Amino acid sequence: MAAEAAERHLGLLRDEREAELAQSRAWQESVSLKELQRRGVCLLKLQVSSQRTGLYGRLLVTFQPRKWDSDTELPSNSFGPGDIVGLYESAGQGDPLCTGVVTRVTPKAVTVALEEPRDGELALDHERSFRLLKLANDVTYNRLKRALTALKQYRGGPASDLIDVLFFASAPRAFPETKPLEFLNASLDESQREAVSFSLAQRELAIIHGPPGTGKTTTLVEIILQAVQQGLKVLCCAPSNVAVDNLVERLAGCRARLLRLGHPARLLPPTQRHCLDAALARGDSARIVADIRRDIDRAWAKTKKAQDKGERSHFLGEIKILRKELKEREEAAMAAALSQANVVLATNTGASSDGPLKLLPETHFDLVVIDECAQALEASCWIPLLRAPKCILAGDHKQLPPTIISHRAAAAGLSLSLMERLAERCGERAVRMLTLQYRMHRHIMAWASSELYGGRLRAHPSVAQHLLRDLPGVASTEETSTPLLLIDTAGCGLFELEVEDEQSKGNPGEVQLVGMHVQALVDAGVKAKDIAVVAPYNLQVDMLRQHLCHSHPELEIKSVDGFQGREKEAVILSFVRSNRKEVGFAPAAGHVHLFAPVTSCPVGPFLRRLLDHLGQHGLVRSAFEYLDDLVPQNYPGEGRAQRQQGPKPPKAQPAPAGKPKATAAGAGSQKPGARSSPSAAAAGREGSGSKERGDRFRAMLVAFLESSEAQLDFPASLNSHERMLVHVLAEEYGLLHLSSGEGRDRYISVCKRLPKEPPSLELPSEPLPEPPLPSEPLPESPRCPPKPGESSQGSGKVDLKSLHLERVQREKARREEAARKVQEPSRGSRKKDKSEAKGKPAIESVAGEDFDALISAAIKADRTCGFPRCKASVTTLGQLCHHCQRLFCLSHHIPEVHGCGEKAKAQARQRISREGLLYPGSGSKDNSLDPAKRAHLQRRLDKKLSELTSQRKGKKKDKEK
Ligand SMILES: Nc1ncnc2c1ncn2[C@@H]1O[C@H](COP(=O)(O)OP(=O)(O)OP(=O)(O)O)[C@@H](O)[C@H]1O
Ligand SMILES: [Zn+2]
Ligand SMILES: [Zn+2]
Repeated sequence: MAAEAAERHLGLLRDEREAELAQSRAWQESVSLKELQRRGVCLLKLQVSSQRTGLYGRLLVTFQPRKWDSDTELPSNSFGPGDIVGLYESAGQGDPLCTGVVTRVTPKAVTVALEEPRDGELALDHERSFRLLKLANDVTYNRLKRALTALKQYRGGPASDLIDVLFFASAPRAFPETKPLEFLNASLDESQREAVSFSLAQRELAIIHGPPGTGKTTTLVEIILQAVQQGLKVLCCAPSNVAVDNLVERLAGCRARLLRLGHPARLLPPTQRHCLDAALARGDSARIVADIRRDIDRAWAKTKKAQDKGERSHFLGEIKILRKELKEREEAAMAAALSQANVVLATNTGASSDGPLKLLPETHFDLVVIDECAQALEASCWIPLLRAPKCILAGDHKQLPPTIISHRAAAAGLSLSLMERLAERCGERAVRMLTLQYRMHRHIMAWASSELYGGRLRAHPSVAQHLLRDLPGVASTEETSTPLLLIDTAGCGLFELEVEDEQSKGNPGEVQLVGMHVQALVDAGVKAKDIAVVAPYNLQVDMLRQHLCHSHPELEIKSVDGFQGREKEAVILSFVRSNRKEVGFAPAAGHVHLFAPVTSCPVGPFLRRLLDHLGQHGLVRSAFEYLDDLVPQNYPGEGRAQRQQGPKPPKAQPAPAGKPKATAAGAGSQKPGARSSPSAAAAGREGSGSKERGDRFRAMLVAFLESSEAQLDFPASLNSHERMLVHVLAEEYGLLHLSSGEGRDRYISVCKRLPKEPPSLELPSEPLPEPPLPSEPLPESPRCPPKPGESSQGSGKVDLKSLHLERVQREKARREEAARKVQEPSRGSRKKDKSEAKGKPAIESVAGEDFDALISAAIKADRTCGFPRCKASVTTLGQLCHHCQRLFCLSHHIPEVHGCGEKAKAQARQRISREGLLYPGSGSKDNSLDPAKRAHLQRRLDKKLSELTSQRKGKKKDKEK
């Protein structure tokens, strides 16, 4: 049974391995080094910052970005301890100079234990420039293979009974009788106590199913300490270093002797003293070992100064002997340290028998504990499992399973974790679930509970109602008064920076918005260290870091993979697009704020249900509200500021008649003041309630357009979802839409652009009146970086102003276009004419009628995609092209697709040369933007934002006075 399964698993692993190798080959052949760096698997332009002899006498070399000052950080990368890397000279091609194992990664440096190079010497002087490339990791694969082979051949060792249970050859059993426990942690809840007692009473297998924040780690700590008290030797593993470290930290304060295997250099100071190196340093042989290392370093130095080959090989021989001695001494010391420990902690693969554990006898351990088991390959679990008669598996198999490259292998079962496989089959006989959670607000939890945990989760009273504003020193604002907030970035002209693949997507506009949101939270008193920003793409993570790390050094900015959700009060998700599946981890946090273009992008079913839930229990806000905040302050002649200072245009009297506010309130399905609970996923799509509401708002806007009124105010009683609908619809109709007032008094006004614009709004044909920079030659391509000396103050204002003006201009151009069509109905060969032929509402038919009717006819025509022969509706999901001013469906909105590619490129080029930044909405596709240049552009964007924020702050303070 076990043998068959092991054999089958070996086959799947082989598939996976081949897929992995094929992928890395394909990458190396077809992908530029810069792109590899963007994907996080390559680090370019490094220099050696230090080197020394470390454990096992290996050469430990630390690399930092070239020309680093203390602030230079490595680009976002996926390097981690244990990774196999190749070291290359920056200019070099072909084979690496040597290979090595990563031992430590900090934001600013990466340390590699280099294998002895073939020629026995490596000239790593500080002047040379290197790159590191992650190589397909043979070590892990070989360890997995070895474990499965051992499982296949397993006969009569300590794990025999356990293997039978794990392959269902026998049922899990309990020990006949156990004394009632005295809990060391008195505050354990009911489900935690049950899990502890049950786990200790089981003979071979116990599974603890711990949804996020239910105290899984707390429970494991109790189990481990109880086991130690019973005199058991425990091997404690997890698939990732992060998870192992977490356990070490939690166990560190307790009375168990811990020993952490793995790479000491990367451990945090509080856990460092538990690592093997520290244990060795405390041991008797420490001084001897240190002495041998000194000898080795000295011999190395001599080798370098050696005059001839003979002399050099003499010293190399000496080094070899010294290393052998070092290894023997260290092994003896390690064996002693290992057997004295009560709890040995390692990653699953770190528990391999080719590592330090080979120094222990086969029957040394009584219990194996595997945390985060649902994220581990089953094969990796077998590495520790073969070492003990009993295991306790903990994790949450409702979260994302381990990542598999080979679809075939995944489908054939490689992505099925051991925990999931067992939990389904064993049920109550082996599984205990923790059901009280201590981290999420009940509204977030309710969604997660019904979505994933059969409705079994409950929220502990201490967190059930907890909002950010309840934290000490945090003010009550809209942002701090809701557990769930969605900022819909659709339709704001925030376009992605598109690069070749999935891992590297970014949206500079969204980065700005996230920055403002973080600032708003911090302004309200939330500490930056209590906030995490998470994005699914490396590029977005990089851009967020560059943008935010200086203003908020304590803010945690992570990719989805690296994120644990642990102990953060608020998590901000910057989705860039909305079809990602990764929201699964979102409930790990107390408060979740999402940025995603939900009304313009396809939404995955998982996110869709979260959005539905949001509609009921959260707050939905359009990113337009942020733009509104920005524009008036940076362009005082426009928008809200203008209306406040200048004479107010007459208020609208929209049909059906009534007071403007009352009428607008009647448009919602709710009584004024009542906060409705619309389906948020329906933010302009499904869900009849919301569609009705949308239709009513639409009717109001059409009526308003047909009326002679200049402004329509919506009441403050609209809920956030309704407000968003209004923003989106107003945008669609080319109306100016602004939010005014604070908090609950916030309301939206919609303004028309009458044919006679105020002079300040007239746009010159060259949109921006910024004087050209005389010293700067016109760049040829959009990739050209701006000159560093260029004033960012000016461009900061200009940029936002143009964003705003663009909206105005768009509407104007659209009207002109419509008017032109009416006046020249017979001039053929335009695209619109084609569309007319296939039955779109004919604008021509209204020729001669008044101007307002014309507008509404044009609007009707605008409701289908502007692409020839496409009949898709664009009423709620359309995207406006800034070049031809037409609405397109989602498959045709990209300028390149419907024929505006050249214009888009030209405009982007112009903008970039003028403003030195990749403008959101330029729609340009740039596949080879150099990261350094990108960084430079981003830094400029940063400066702008910090100016804006300080202006904002200034405003606020002014108001408060
Ligand atoms: N019985 C309890 N009484 C009070 N607080 C508790 C209890 N159990 C857990 N907590 C608190 O809940 C939070 C989560 O606990 P813990 O880290 O053990 O959970 P977890 O399930 O391992 O979390 P993760 O989601 O990171 O896996 C911690 O802040 C912890 O202090
Ligand atoms: Zn176009
Ligand atoms: Zn279309």
